[in-house]
Amino acid sequence: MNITDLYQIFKESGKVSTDSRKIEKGSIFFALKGENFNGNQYAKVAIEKGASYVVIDELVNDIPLEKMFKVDNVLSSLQQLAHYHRKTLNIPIIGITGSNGKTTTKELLAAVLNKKYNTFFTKGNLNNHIGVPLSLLSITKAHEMAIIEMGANHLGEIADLCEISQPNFGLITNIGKAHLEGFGGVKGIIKGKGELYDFIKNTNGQLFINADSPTLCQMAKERQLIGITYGQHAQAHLEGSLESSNPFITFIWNWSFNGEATKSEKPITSQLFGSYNYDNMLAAVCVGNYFKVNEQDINNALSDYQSEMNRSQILEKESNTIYLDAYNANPTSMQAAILSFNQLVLKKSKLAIIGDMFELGKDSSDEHLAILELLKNITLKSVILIGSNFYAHKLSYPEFHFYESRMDLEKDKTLLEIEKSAILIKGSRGVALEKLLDHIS
Ligand SMILES: CC(=O)N[C@H]1[C@@H](OP(=O)(O)OP(=O)(O)OC[C@H]2O[C@@H](n3ccc(=O)[nH]c3=O)[C@H](O)[C@@H]2O)O[C@H](CO)[C@@H](O)[C@@H]1O[C@H](C)C(=O)N[C@@H](C)C(=O)N[C@H](CCC(=O)N[C@@H](CCC[C@@H](N)C(=O)O)C(=O)O)C(=O)O
Ligand SMILES: Nc1ncnc2c1ncn2[C@@H]1O[C@H](COP(=O)(O)OP(=O)(O)OP(=O)(O)O)[C@@H](O)[C@H]1O
Ligand SMILES: C[C@@H](N)C(=O)N[C@H](C)C(=O)O
Repeated sequence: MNITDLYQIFKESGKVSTDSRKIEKGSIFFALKGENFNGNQYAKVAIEKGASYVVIDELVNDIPLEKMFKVDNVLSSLQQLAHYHRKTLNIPIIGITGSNGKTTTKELLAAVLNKKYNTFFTKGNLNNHIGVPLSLLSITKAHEMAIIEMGANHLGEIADLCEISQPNFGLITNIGKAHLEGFGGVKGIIKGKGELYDFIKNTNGQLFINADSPTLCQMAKERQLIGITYGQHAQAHLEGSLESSNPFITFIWNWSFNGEATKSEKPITSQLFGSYNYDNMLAAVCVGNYFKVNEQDINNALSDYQSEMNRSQILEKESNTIYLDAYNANPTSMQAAILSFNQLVLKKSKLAIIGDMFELGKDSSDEHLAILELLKNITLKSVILIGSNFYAHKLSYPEFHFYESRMDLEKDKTLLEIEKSAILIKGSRGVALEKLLDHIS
């Protein structure tokens, strides 16, 4: 059987599953191999739980032959099926990548576009070689648009994800120092993320460009790409003007493109803090205007949007206010978060709990040092650092409090003593700093 046959089965079923523990009746089970399990070993259970077919790449006993689809490689079959499905969809697909802000920008775009179109968008963070195919296969004939988030930690990955998902619109949120290890440095990141621009150029697609980012503008220029631009400083098709950001971002905007012009009638008061979220919102306003979502709908979508999953959340505890940004961290987003927090004018005294940044390879020590220097040059009341990467520099910064692990801080009870403060919490996923919330009043 080939991919066309598999697609016929998919058309009947409409659902795929990769986890025998969460089988939906009638779905096609793809037996992926992963770090911990070999999916082929769960094919039989998947059928018993109601999967209509299994796609396997190893011989499996006790499954009726007519329910078995044997392929050379299950993962590439999943990717081919997703590509095949995408080719049948005649809708705009917006591919989003970038070092920071992909998920937030994707969610903001979806909130805006859903006001006018039935828009599919990547769920959560399903943005890699498995997540992107699964996302594409969730797009149905009822969808009028789709937003596909693409993540990468090494070169070539975005090119592959573009080949699979064939976006006709592209947006890179920003270029920053995330996953430095896998990309081998900033040049590698520019090249890797630039694979989306390459794809858009080769397929005559359309780009949305952050005009405030010299790097992104240069990347577009090098490829002779003229996109639709957004920004607050540079002249752009969508121009934002910040009204306040203490802590929530309030702004107005002006759109001028192809002879049409619109502007926000009144300021958008968002529920997001951090200068970086202003960029993310401008991207959403730009895309919304391009697709002719009306002004009020755009503004309502953005004012109603609340972030979740430990990204840019403000939590009022009994005594303290938490600025929780503990979903992930890298030198760029760490610097942006610290500077934004530092700029807030608050009645409460300000304190930062900062965790290690991961996947930085040979740059790790220097990048942790740079953050310590940044913290030294601003005026927070107190700074707590967590993780062995920061701990390695303990002796040079006697003014800060260092803990080798999150558990060490939890045991110390110091957190329980913090009162009436505003606390920024930011660190990489592996440090899971949100777990500290239970220890802060
Ligand atoms: C394959 C899979 O989906 N695994 C998920 C699974 O892991 P688990 O340990 O249970 O299984 P294995 O991977 O070993 O198992 C293989 C398969 O066997 C199935 N199985 C197992 C037991 C059983 O009883 N029955 C079974 O059927 C199993 O379901 C597997 O299919 O669960 C974990 C916990 O939920 C998941 O974390 C794990 O997910 C993996 C990591 C994954 O890649 N998932 C994608 C769907 C995805 O998109 N995940 C995103 C995270 C993406 C990400 O990290 N993006 C990076 C950039 C991209 C880097 C890229 N190069 C990369 O390496 O990923 C970014 O910075 O944004 C997400 O989940 O959020
Ligand atoms: N435009 C931006 N520039 C810099 N940092 C940002 C930007 N947007 C968000 N961030 C920071 O990145 C964190 C994670 O945001 P988000 O999940 O949207 O990014 P992401 O690129 O999807 O991350 P991941 O690759 O891990 O999925 C936020 O909590 C914030 O600290
Ligand atoms: C969570 C994952 N997508 C990511 O961003 N990882 C970095 C290294 C982090 O956890 O900070």
